[in-house]
Parts: sequence; C-alpha cells; structure tokens
Amino acid sequence: MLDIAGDPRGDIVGHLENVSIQFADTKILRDVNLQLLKGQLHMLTGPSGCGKTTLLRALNRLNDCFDRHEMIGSICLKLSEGEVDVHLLAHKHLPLLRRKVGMVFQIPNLLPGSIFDNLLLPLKIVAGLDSTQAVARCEKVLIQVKLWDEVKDRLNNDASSLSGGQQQRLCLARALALEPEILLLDEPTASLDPENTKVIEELLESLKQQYTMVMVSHCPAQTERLADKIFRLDGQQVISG
Ligand SMILES: Nc1ncnc2c1ncn2[C@@H]1O[C@H](COP(=O)(O)OP(=O)(O)OP(=O)(O)O)[C@@H](O)[C@H]1O
Repeated sequence: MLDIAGDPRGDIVGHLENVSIQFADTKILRDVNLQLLKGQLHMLTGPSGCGKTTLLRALNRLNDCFDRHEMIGSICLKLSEGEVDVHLLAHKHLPLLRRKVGMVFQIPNLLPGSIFDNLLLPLKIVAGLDSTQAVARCEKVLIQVKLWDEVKDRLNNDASSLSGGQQQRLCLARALALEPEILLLDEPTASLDPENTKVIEELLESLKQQYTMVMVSHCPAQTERLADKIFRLDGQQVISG
C-alpha cells in the first residue's frame, strides 16, 4: 500500500515494491522499488533491453497480453476511484485501469479509419459516451494537443493521411480523451524529426501539471529537458533514482 502516513501532502500516486518480472524462464526485472509523484514526469532510462518498456507495461498490466509472463511484488496506484493494487486487479477491471493509466507508443498506433474515428470509437465503445458528448470531447482533446486548427476541416479524412508528428499527437489525444490520471509514454518521439519532437516535448511540458507521467527515453538531452525525476535501469534493477 502507499505510504500515506509519510506523505502528508498526498504527493505519492504510485508505489512499486519489490517488483520482479519474467517472461518464461528469463528474468527481466528484479526487486524494483520506486515511487511516482503527482504531476511529475518520471523518466526511465538505461541500455537497450534493460526492461524499461516492460516496467512501463507493468503499470497498466499490458504485460498480461504476453504468454508466460510472471510478476511478483506490488504496484500500488492512487487513482480517483481509490487505491488499487494493480497486480491483484480482477481481469474485468483492466479496461478501466487502462483508461486511467493511458499509454502512447513509440510508433503511432492508429486505428484504421478517419481522424474522427480514432477518437470517437474509443469514446463510444470504451467510455460509453453518447455522440454529442463524444464529439465535444474530441474537439477538447484536439485543442489540448494543438491539432485542432490543423485538422478541423478534414476530420473525416483517413488518419493515415496525417504526418508522423500529427499522428503521434492524435495518439496522445486519444489517450487524453479517456481522461487518464497517469500517462505512460514509450519513446513517444523516437520516430519523429527534431521539429515534431520539439512540438511533442512542449506539449508534454504543458501537460505536466495535470497528469503524472512515466516516460521512456534514450536521449540524454531530452531526459535533461523534460524529466523531473530520472530512474536509471541496468542489470535488471533500478540503479539510481
Ligand atoms: N513479450 C515478451 N516475451 C519475451 N521476452 C520479452 C517480451 N517483451 C520483452 N521481452 C524481453 O525483455 C527484455 C526487456 O525488453 P524491454 O522492451 O522491456 O527493454 P527496453 O529497455 O525497453 O529496450 P529498448 O530500449 O531496446 O526498447 C528484452 O530482452 C526483451 O527481449
């Protein structure tokens, strides 16, 4: 459970305790302990293959999608619904967990269909909004990710017609549309040029106050620019942070 007594200001929103993860017989992470603080951007860094994405996926149970995955330890998150031990959540609660702990991936993962479809479908199917509410939410999040002016006249165009940077902002909008409290960002600028990277970085900076973020980056300069807290992983463990 979260160390509420030692956290009178309520800044701690996540507590990982002795988290170990393996796929089949291969141990990926061992005894990871760390805390997540409200409204901060936590950066996971470390050499390729050290388990950064695996750790990120543990926070919303996406590792469950893989065969022979095993986790021990506890991941406790403080969400508006209350405190949850992520590892112990019943399967039926995973869709809500994944709304509250949203994720943006390295390569924009668009749904087939229009720009509008990419936002409306999750809002209707996952969040259960009616059409009027969903359309209003779409506009709100497109403004939030500074995409509205660029797409408002072509919302019914195929989403794949957007540039790479616009696609990634659409993916961020889709995550934000489901009103997450924690955002997981797995190298969100890795596929982008410097100009689009700057746009995404400025956006993340502006979202910091509203969301607790956990991000993976390979770029020391980006880590320096964005991170409030840095966790370095190596040899299956967090070695600093
Ligand atoms: N679904 C899976 N099944 C089996 N092994 C996996 C699976 N996912 C990841 N791994 C292994 O776990 C280890 C850590 O992978 P992970 O993607 O978490 O590392 P990473 O630090 O994010 O790497 P990179 O910086 O290269 O993206 C790697 O050896 C990888 O092959």
